[in-house]
Amino acid sequence: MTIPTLPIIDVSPYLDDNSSKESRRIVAEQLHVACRDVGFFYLKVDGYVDRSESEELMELQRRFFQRPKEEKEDLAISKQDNARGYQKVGQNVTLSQNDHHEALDFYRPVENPDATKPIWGENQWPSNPPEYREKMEAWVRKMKHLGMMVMKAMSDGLKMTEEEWKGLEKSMDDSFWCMRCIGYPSLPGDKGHKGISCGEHRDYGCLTLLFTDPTPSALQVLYRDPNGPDHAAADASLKGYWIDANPIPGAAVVNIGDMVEIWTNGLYKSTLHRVIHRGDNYRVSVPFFFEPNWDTKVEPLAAAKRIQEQMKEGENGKEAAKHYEPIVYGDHLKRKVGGNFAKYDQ
Ligand SMILES: O=C(O)CCC(=O)C(=O)O
Ligand SMILES: [Fe+2]
Repeated sequence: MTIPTLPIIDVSPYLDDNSSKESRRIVAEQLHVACRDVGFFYLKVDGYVDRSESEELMELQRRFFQRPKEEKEDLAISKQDNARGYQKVGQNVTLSQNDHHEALDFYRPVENPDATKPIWGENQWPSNPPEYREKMEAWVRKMKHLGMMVMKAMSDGLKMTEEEWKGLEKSMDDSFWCMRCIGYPSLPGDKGHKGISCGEHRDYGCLTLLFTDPTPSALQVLYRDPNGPDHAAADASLKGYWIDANPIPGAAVVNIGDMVEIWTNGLYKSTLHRVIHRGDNYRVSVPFFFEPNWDTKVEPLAAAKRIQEQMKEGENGKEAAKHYEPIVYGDHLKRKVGGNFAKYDQ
């Protein structure tokens, strides 16, 4: 049996106003298959994101994480809303286990910030490197556009009407995005064989657009297969193969999150992944979470249900249908972020 690999999709027709309808149709179809079967894929973005740009992005994180401990802890999340800011190694918790990374998190700025309300405070920008804020804000603008274009391609893959797409677009046009800048020291123990860098989880929102440095064998994805040898830690019935999502130059690693699973009524699955960084280098990554608007009510879309009806008529409709309750994105995020952090006094 050959180990499966993640699909590679060149999204450039959706980033070029003059591209042909046919070139977009092909991308939309590839995206549909990738989201339905895997939930994770490589997105080729050469021409939209220059390689030097993503390298510079990683270099900025390295320079920040190399700053003195006190300087980093001056930006602690506890000084704001317990979400925006810096978390030291071990502070983030997944599946009741402390992750082995440090991180600097930013969210969409809000009107009338209030640090006593969850996720409603202000972003804490480092003053070193001096160009950090300006560069990262430019990255946010770029990723917001890319996220929207992937969602447009997804709507075409779901065969949504123009009117349906306009409705969906409106529910993400003020995305409550999140950008995590993560630094991973190698894991402790002999050859890094102790603990986990980032525990197994699904992402909360729509789409995660991930750029990393070239470190191989760190991010792993559970490629679903009922006969696979591996399984999820929290659910032994969820079987498959843990496969490496090694970085490819000129491509982002993209996965869909819980909101897309709800929107598509489970047709597309939010996929489990984890990070185990055993190499002896310091790894950096920047996942950008493209999300719905704060007050968007997310519920199954008619277009997804139409496809599922057709599948039922064919032979693929054997999987028991799960019922998805509507969720308001901001409420979902508050619940998720609230459960994430170890209780630390800083
Ligand atoms: O660092 C990575 O490669 C992935 C991190 C991740 O999955 C997350 O922050 O949600
Ligand atoms: Fe993730």
